[in-house]
Amino acid sequence: MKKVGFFGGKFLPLHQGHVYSIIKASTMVDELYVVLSHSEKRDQELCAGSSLSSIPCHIRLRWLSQLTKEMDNVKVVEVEDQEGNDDYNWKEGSLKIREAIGRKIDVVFSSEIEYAPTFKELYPEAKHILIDENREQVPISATKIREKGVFAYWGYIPEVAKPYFIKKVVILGTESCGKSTLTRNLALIYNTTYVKEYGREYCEMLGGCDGIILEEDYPMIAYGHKLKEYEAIRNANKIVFIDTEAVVTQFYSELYNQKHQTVLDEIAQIQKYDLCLYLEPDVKWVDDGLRVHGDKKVREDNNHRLKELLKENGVKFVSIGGTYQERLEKSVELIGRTFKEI
Ligand SMILES: NC(=O)c1ccc[n+]([C@@H]2O[C@H](COP(=O)([O-])OP(=O)(O)OC[C@H]3O[C@@H](n4cnc5c(N)ncnc54)[C@H](O)[C@@H]3O)[C@@H](O)[C@H]2O)c1
Repeated sequence: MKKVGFFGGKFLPLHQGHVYSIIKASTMVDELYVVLSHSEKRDQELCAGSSLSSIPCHIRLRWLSQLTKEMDNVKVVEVEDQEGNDDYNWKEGSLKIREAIGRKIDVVFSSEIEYAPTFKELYPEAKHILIDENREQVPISATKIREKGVFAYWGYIPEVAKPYFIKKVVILGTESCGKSTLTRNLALIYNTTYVKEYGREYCEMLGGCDGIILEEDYPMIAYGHKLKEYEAIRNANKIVFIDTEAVVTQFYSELYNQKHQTVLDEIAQIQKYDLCLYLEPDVKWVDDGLRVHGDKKVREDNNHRLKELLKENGVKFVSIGGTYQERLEKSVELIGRTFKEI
């Protein structure tokens, strides 16, 4: 007979202590069920007034699934209830857990000795096995993380969960306003990753842009850019810097091909950034071989149209002008003010 066990929790948020317990438990039974217990009300209560906003259950489920995807004897299930933190009904919870597992339960894992009497009553047929009761292996708790925020305990946040918390800063603007340099410099200052403007790489690959770029190139630029963002976010250290996004791609589609594309609007609608820095074109225009809009009036018109497009898409941005030095200082100051916890 196969030995079946489960490890339950709220995973609000998932941390390395949970990871250790899940892995250890998986070596002690033939089949391990990781049970995510969630309740909108309880999760909101636990996070209220803390440094962590409540995390949707599907995100926590995604982390657990990703974490255990190569553990053949581990299955992730979820059970929902409507209770708050103080009136959680363990008995009803156990019935739901039994139903979700659908097998005889031989072992209940946890790291809490206080759960022993409850588990004895609810799962009389099962053994309660404690894993790292004193939290010596991984000295952390979800309560501590909620108190001080994930960035205070970044080393305890599993790689599968980190992307959810990464702060995304996008740098916007028209040609030759210092975006790529500022993006790279900020990434170096904050010791993290960044995303180059993929549209630029794409045009370099074409050998130019004006007159040869096709309508169908733009969605590829926008998707290609998103894939690069995804990569950079996966490898980022708390914050990531991104040079341009889908609204800027729309702007170029209008500029070079006189075409407003619905697909780019749709991409713009699903992207979410935590801070948008807009660089004004008040630094010298530099001809880099790809740029064609250096005339003062054209620069002003383009700047006006890009801002209009951003507003049409509901993008809120902070405008930054002045010398290169002032742009860097203002950006660093804004980032510090916006993300105090980093
Ligand atoms: N009704 C039931 O029968 C039943 C059974 C088990 C769990 N649950 C649900 O799960 C919750 C219990 O878990 P929790 O509130 O402790 O959730 P949690 O997400 O904080 O922790 C989940 C588990 O990880 C263990 N853990 C935490 N930090 C650890 C560390 N540093 N090292 C090793 N292990 C660590 C905890 O002891 C717990 O067993 C309950 O509130 C309930 O919602 C219900």
